[in-house]
Parts: sequence; C-alpha cells; structure tokens
Amino acid sequence: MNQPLRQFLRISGSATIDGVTIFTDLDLTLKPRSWTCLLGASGVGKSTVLRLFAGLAEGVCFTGDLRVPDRVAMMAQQDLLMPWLSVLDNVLLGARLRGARPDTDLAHDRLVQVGLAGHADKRPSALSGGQRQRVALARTLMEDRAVVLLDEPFSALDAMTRAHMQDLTAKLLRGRTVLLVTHDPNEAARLGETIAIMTPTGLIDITAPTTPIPRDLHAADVLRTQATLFDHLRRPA
Ligand SMILES: Nc1ncnc2c1ncn2[C@@H]1O[C@H](COP(=O)(O)OP(=O)(O)OP(=O)(O)O)[C@@H](O)[C@H]1O
Repeated sequence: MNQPLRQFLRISGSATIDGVTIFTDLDLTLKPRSWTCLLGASGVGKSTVLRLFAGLAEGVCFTGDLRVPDRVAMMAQQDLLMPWLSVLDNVLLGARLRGARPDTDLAHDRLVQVGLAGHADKRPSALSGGQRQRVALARTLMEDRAVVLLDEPFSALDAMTRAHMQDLTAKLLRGRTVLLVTHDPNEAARLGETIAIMTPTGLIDITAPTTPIPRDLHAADVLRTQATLFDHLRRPA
C-alpha cells in the first residue's frame, strides 16, 4: 500500500434529513492506518456517517466540520451488484467505471479468497445472500484505497465464514484507515483498534484491546470487550 494518507477523516456536527434530526453533536475522528468500529442502535445514523465520509449523502443536511479524503472505497449495506453482469464483471466493476485496465487475475484471486471459486460466470441472481455479500466484499477488496468504509460487510454470513472473512479483510486492509459499521460486539472486539458506540447525542468511547488485529475469537481481551459492548448496547437510550 503505497498511497500516502494526505488527509484525516473527521466528522463533527449534526445532520438532518427532510428536517428530521438524525444526529447531533457527533464528533468522530478516524485514526489513520487503523481500524475504527462503530456500533449503535438501528436507525441512529451510522450509515449516514459513512455516506457523509464517502460524499454520497444526497438528501442529508449536515452542519459542522466534515473532513473527507479525495477517494475512498466503500462497501454499502446493500450489495449493489449489477444483475446483468457476471460475478467476475461485478468484481471488476470499479476498474471498468474508472476506465482502468481490469485486473482479471486479481479478481479471480479475490473470488478464491472469499470462497467463490467456480462462481465467476454466474449472475448475482444465482447466488445466496451470503454469497452475494462476499462478491461485494471481493469487489471492495479490489480497490487500492487508503480509506475503506465498510457497512456491515459480514452481516449475511454464517459464523465460520464470517470469522474467515474478518481475518481475510483484516489481512488485506492492513495499513489502511478503515471505518467498520457493525452490530456484532464480537466483531468489533476482534477488529477494532478504536471502538465507539453511536447514540442520538454523541459517541461513547469503548476501550479496545491493544493486541494486533484480527484477534482470536476467544482471547480474554476480546471476550472482555465484547461483554462491555453488550452492557452498553442493552442500556436504554
Ligand atoms: N432517504 C432517507 N429519507 C428519510 N430518512 C432517512 C433516509 N435515509 C435514512 N433515513 C433515516 O435516517 C436515520 C439514520 O439512518 P441510517 O441508515 O444512517 O441508520 P443506521 O444507524 O445505519 O441504521 P441500521 O443499523 O439499521 O443500518 C434513520 O432513522 C432513517 O430512517
């Protein structure tokens, strides 16, 4: 990963959609070259934060300080696969949209890594939800970006595949600035170097383990952090 990180990411302020407040007084600065995990109740505005960082927040009225990098890779909650393209062509879509030379060998490698060797020529409609999510992950992992935004990227996967994809993603995105939105306390405890819970009135910072990521599923510091997150998340807003 040779790209220098010219800018850091910061969001500090409030957002509304159609005059309805989404969040107020949010203050989040991402540590460069590190994983930040963002949790919080459904509807609190986590995806909106990602969309603001990605410059894709059409319809969102934001007031405050928003510092975003020139280019990011983003994996949205919906897989956004093109139904008329093959799995391989979906993985190559970023390069095609940029008019760059598609790296077919790398795309095949990514498909193997996400466990979809042999599915390259299929249409997305022939895949399960978890398989489609892994195509979207493979597509995101094709992008050579210093900043990567991931919105619940493993949510449709079974437990074992999820752990495997977490390990793969941590390995391939080492050295990048990653913002991962997740509902899974174990995932945040395994992958977060900074962990925060978003609430309607701001962030709650959670002390993350200091061991390197991806952490072992059963490591004591992971289980401790997971328990702390559960305790915070089940408190009434
Ligand atoms: N296009 C839109 N028009 C109106 N309201 C919207 C729109 N998009 C999102 N919202 C509202 O903004 C709020 C925040 O949505 P957002 O998707 O950011 O939440 P979230 O924390 O990511 O939720 P989840 O965990 O369920 O994905 C929600 O209350 C949602 O209803």
